[in-house]
Amino acid sequence: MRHSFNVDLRGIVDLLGRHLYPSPRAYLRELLQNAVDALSAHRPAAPRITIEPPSATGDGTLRVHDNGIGLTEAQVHELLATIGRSSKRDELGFSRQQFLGQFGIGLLSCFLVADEVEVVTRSVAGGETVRWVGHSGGHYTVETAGPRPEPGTTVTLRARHGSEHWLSDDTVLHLAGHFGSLLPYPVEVGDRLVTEGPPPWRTEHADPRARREELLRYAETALEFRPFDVIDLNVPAAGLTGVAYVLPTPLPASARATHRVYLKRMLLGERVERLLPDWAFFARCVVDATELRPTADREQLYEDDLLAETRDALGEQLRAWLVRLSTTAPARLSRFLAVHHLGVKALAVHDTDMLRLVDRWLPVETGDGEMTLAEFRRRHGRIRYSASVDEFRQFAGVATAQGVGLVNAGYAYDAEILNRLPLLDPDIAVTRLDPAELATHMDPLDPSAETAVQGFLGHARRALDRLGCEPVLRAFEPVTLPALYLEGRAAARHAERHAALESADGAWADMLDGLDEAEPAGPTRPQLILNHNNPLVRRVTTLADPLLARLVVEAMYGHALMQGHHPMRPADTAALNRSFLGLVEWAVHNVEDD
Ligand SMILES: Nc1ncnc2c1ncn2[C@@H]1O[C@H](COP(=O)(O)OP(=O)(O)OP(=O)(O)O)[C@@H](O)[C@H]1O
Repeated sequence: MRHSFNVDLRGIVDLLGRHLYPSPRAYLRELLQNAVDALSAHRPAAPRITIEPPSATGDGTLRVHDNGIGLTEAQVHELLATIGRSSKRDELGFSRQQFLGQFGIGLLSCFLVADEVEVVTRSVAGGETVRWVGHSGGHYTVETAGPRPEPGTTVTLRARHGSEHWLSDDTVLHLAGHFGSLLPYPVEVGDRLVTEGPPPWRTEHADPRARREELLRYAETALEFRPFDVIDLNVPAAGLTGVAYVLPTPLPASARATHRVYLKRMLLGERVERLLPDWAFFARCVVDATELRPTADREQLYEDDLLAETRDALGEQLRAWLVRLSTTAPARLSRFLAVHHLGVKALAVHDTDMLRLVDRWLPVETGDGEMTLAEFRRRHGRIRYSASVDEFRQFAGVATAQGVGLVNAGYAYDAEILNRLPLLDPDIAVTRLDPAELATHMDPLDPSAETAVQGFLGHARRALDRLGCEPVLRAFEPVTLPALYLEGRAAARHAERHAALESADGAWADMLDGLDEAEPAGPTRPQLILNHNNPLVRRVTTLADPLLARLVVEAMYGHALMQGHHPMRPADTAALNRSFLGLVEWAVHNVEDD
């Protein structure tokens, strides 16, 4: 035997209110949506939707009239008696294109604010005027009513106790304007027209400048900012038209780009996400689409293939705008990049046109000052970069003094972008700076000086050996720098492996031991490069007292470590303490002797 479910309406309404609709205000959108659909199904000569707020009805109720298609008595029984029944789907259950509704639950949302909902309707197909009254308790009545002068429908809500404010004149006027200002049929609340005609990007203008000015003004009133620029959007597959406004200031990193989206000219939401690709966080869109689908709560766009295609197409249109800007208005592009470089850099990681744009127009920090990558390439013919801001600060001056061009690639996407530059210029070599390499650009001492410092180098080697470091004497710029601590990548890798081997045992240690081939080339110990051009270092190399020489070397080692922001191991701190106290003692001792 077949039975039908009995549904407890209060439970369903509670579910809608708590989990589906973020606010009871959805009721007015659903009523507007039904009225629009009724007009789209019939299209009378003078379509209109009239909302009578409580001040007009005089009895505290809210009434929504439309002169749309209306319902016959049979349809009332069929459609309004069954939750989930909708006239807006085809035989296969797909939503039909011209309608906003599809789920067959919209009318239920009225019970979020009302205990009683009355529908008085007369169909264009003829028949009598029918009155359906639904109660939140779960029952309804249907009867014939006095004849309506013309086909259409009037929905009357009597506010639930405590929900009166949702039906008040002010709230209704606000909500009708909020959701319905762009609707294709005139909507009046009392005697106030809330519809504003076609979307601003679809109004005709003989003069493109006047159109642009109007669109900018729209952003100022509707979005509350004066955009940097406005870009027309058009995706026929989604029936989408609209505009993207370029933000005049960067979004905070934590903020998500959101957009104002209309579906068939009914507001879906002002904070709709995922309309644009992630990289396009510099734009805020206002669009209307006929083919995109809403989520069930009608607050966001439903993620499907069409939305993904639309996102790609919109991304392409923003990208084309950027390319256009670079060829027609480079000064404006520079201003844009100063604000939104992060988005463009993110794009350049995958897109060769954007890479070209970044190369030509985006200034980067280099050892020679700020300049574009194109300019830097012209000067140096090859690119070395530091992968962290700290490393760049530490080596930029020294590198430049040795004629080594260094780019700061310490910020997001920098290194990826640099490594893609050979796509634009196959002759360019891009390498990450290996600090050890800097020493190879420094001049060795001439043979007589080399011989003269051998004694001192012996002392220095003994002092630094237990710290795992190698002293080297070179003549380099700037003369003011006495010593430079360089830990090349081979040395860093060596130290890591050594530490790993110490703490590993058995098979794991054997495995680590077998990884020798992967070691980068270069010295396997960090180096303390002492600058023979520096007058103090020169005097130090002539010290006769081995103890004093070792104290000085340890002091220079500690100082160089600190200057380079290198971490200090316990042995380093001990060496620094020892040298400091030793030098103080030596100084005091000498003063006493005097
Ligand atoms: N103003 C109206 N004029 C004519 N028919 C209406 C009107 N309001 C509701 N209906 C009929 O009642 C049915 C159910 O309405 P309801 O709002 O519950 O669902 P829906 O609009 O079909 O879908 P959704 O849940 O997406 O809003 C509609 O499919 C429509 O046939």
